[in-house]
Amino acid sequence: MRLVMKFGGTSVGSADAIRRVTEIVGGYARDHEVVVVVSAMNAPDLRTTDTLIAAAKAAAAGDGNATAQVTPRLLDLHMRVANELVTPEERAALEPEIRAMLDYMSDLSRSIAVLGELTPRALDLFSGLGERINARLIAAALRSAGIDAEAIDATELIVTDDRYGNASPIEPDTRERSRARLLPLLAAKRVPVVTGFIGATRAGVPTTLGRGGSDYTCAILGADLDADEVWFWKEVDGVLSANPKVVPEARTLPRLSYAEMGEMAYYGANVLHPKTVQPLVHRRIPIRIRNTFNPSHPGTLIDAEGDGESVRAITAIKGLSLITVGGPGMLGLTGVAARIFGAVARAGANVLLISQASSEQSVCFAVPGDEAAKVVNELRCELDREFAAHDVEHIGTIAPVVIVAVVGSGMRGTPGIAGRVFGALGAAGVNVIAIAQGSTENNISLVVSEADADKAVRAVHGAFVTTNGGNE
Ligand SMILES: Nc1ncnc2c1ncn2[C@@H]1O[C@H](COP(=O)(O)OP(=O)(O)O)[C@@H](O)[C@H]1O
Ligand SMILES: N[C@@H](CC(=O)OP(=O)(O)O)C(=O)O
Repeated sequence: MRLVMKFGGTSVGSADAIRRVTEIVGGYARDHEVVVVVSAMNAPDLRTTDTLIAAAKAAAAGDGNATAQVTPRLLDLHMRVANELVTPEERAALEPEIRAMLDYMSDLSRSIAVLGELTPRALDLFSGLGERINARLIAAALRSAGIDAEAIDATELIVTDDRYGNASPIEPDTRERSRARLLPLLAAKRVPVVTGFIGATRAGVPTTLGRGGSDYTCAILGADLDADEVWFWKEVDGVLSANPKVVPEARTLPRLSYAEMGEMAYYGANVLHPKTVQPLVHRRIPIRIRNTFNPSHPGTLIDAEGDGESVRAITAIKGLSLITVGGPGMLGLTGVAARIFGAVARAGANVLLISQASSEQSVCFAVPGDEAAKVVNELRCELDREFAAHDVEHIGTIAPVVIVAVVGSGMRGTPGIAGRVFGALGAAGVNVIAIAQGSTENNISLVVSEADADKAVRAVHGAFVTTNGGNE
């Protein structure tokens, strides 16, 4: 079997975690072709990517020594693991490599401080460094455990556009490059250890795929290498019926369809990056989510069929603003919706939910909180005439709000789901500000105030998901 598997930041967050990774990879590499994708280390006291980004921003704010405090900590974090898991010979080669990467970061930060400006392109050089260091460390740890492994920067494999900070892969270039570079290694029974999160433009300038993008890297490589399965090793027993940090009794969902997983990821179940399912769907490659710290647990299988249960999971997207546009003259005002969303598009905002009262007197929609002010400005310009004529009387913002989504393909055609959702929320004293149901009927989304978010998720979860197995 050809397996492409990714280990997230927590799964590589300590020497103990990385030892587990070497055991898991070693176990599968005996009988299978294995490609490993790794994120940057997320140690409990040092989250590498966050730290790198904060240092870059401090440099841009004029702090020429912004990296001076973090480079020794990052070196120490990685070398402590190396001291436990890497042979002295390997360590002697690894340490100068890590030092050179950190020195490069210090030089870069001094230039940024002089310029007083941090472009998205420069930020990508910083933020991807954790993956570069970690791929080398983990490849060295694997070799030290007797597994033939080679660290590879995904800048060699994943060709992207130049939307720095949120780049997209370009095909067929990525497919050609990854196959040319990785298939010979697999044929030689060597395990490639590839950096998640990063890519490079056709001209070779490093990019990143967006925060949490290592999942996406793994999916892209899984599709391009025609993997038999793609696995994501996490700190949880698969995809659960809610975020276990909010609902401790949440249970593992043994099987989901691609559509359900896509919907859950989009609506904030950040167990998987929202773009991850995309490359794997049309090749119908099965996905498994498994627990690095509990590897005997079967986790979740995601494939084309799923198992068609009704309500599967409750998710939440935080940090949003709800924008409302209303007034007596909105009734029957031709083309007003197109104009409103034209203005939103000009503001470059991403709309996560839309709801219109059937009286047509108001429209409301949710956007990320940091995009709301720009949207309101654009709307005021666009609807200037209607304001003057009192057709539109208010353009308002309610913030911070969250979208709580109830996801499950079996909801289609099942009566009474909405009633139970609202019953549970009413009993918990949660005020629902707006609602929307996708026409696929795969989800019902509700907007509630951020202060009510966790209470709302727990209430709806309690109404549908039993702790001793199946959903109702
Ligand atoms: N429905 C859900 N099922 C499982 N995990 C969830 C869900 N919603 C949110 N999460 C969170 O997603 C995280 C996924 O695991 P993690 O190991 O952090 O992933 P990675 O490091 O690969 O990004 C968990 O910490 C968990 O709290
Ligand atoms: N390290 C990157 C990419 C990533 O996907 O990380 P993780 O697998 O730990 O979510 C980030 O923090 O955004």
